[in-house]
Amino acid sequence: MKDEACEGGLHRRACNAKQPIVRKTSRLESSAGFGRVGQMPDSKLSQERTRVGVIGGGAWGTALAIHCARMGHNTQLWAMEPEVVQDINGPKHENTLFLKGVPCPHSLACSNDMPAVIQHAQLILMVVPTPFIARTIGSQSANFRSDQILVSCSKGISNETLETVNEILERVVPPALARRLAYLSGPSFAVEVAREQPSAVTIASRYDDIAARAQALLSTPRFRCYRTQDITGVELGGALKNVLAIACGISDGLGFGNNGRAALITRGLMEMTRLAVANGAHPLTMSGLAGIGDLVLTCTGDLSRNRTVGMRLGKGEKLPDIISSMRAVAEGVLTAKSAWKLAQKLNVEAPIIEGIYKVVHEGGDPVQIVSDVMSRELRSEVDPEVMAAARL
Ligand SMILES: NC(=O)c1ccc[n+]([C@@H]2O[C@H](COP(=O)([O-])OP(=O)(O)OC[C@H]3O[C@@H](n4cnc5c(N)ncnc54)[C@H](O)[C@@H]3O)[C@@H](O)[C@H]2O)c1
Ligand SMILES: O=P(O)(O)OC[C@H](O)CO
Repeated sequence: MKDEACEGGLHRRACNAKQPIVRKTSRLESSAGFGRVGQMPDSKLSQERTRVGVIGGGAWGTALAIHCARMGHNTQLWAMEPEVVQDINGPKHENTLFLKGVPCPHSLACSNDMPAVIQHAQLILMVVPTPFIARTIGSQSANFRSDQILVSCSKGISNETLETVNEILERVVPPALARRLAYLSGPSFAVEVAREQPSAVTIASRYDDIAARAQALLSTPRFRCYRTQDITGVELGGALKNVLAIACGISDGLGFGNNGRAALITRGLMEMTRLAVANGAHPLTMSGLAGIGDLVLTCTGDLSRNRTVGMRLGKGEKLPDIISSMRAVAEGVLTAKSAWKLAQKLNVEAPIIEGIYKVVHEGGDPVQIVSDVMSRELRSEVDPEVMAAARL
């Protein structure tokens, strides 16, 4: 296989050894001891099982692959790193690089043969960090079929084009697949989903039948999926909350306290809503799982990588040192730049996002920025634009 994702030279080792897909007998047992999902006697959820391909072997891709394999879907996971493939297919059945401590079902097969994983699947979950999506998915056009559904589970906005993930995918997938795209977002730390702790997410698609199909195939009594047609709201909610999680982390790192965090979450939500509404989203989506749900989780949860980056910045560490110490991707770092550019392009007031952009990308002093944001001209709490959109 010629792996386009390797061409930038970022992970050359990944191009070397292609490993065969090995599928073992499904065990279907729960890792958290909640019992066998999909077999609850009173469940109103679909029992239909299909072939799933997960593209991206980071924490979230692995957690979703574990979830799908545990449901009984015939699941294959594409990982770029050969060590992830070896780890998951090996005796420990664990992704120690990105999701340490959570064993995978033995039925989950991992491979670095992306065309094979895509061709295997009826349902494809795309879980590649935003900066790599266009190149990774764009290189696979010949391997997609028009009967597949592709669900993006990534959260971000391109630095170069300011496209949300749906806009990137609509541009790079074959036209027949563009009609069959959906977007999964909401409060969902990978490790909690992998451990079968209860979570709820939302799935957006322009076409309700596509969202409903993905919803039916992915829902369990421990992982409840809602659906919506507001793709813009879901995509911007998921991307922008990462920037605000960095803000809350900085505030906590500086020791600013609970009042400050609550103010950041609330006024941050207003900035998310303004930007989303200016892009055509419904403001109520920001009151949902992909809006306030994920915002609260990421701004307060210690498991958040974005909040952790903020905490470390607030404690005085330098961004390059923080990034180089992390294997995981904190999407909010790059999204801070995209979000601020987008706000300027749409002429939307976004002082917190601007402040985070300045701290993260221009070395701004967070204490000074807090003071600047708090000293702006006094104003009413809700914008007329948001009020008008809420009445529609
Ligand atoms: N981790 C979570 O709890 C979580 C939950 C919901 C959504 N997400 C989103 O899912 C997406 C993926 O995050 P993650 O947590 O699974 O990843 P991760 O941060 O755990 O791992 C990094 C991933 O990036 C991949 N990568 C690095 N360089 C690459 C390249 N050149 N080409 C292709 N892939 C490359 C790695 O292979 C790995 O899969 C992100 O958009 C993230 O915001 C994460
Ligand atoms: O760890 P984070 O900050 O990337 O957040 C992970 C998920 O997006 C939470 O829903």
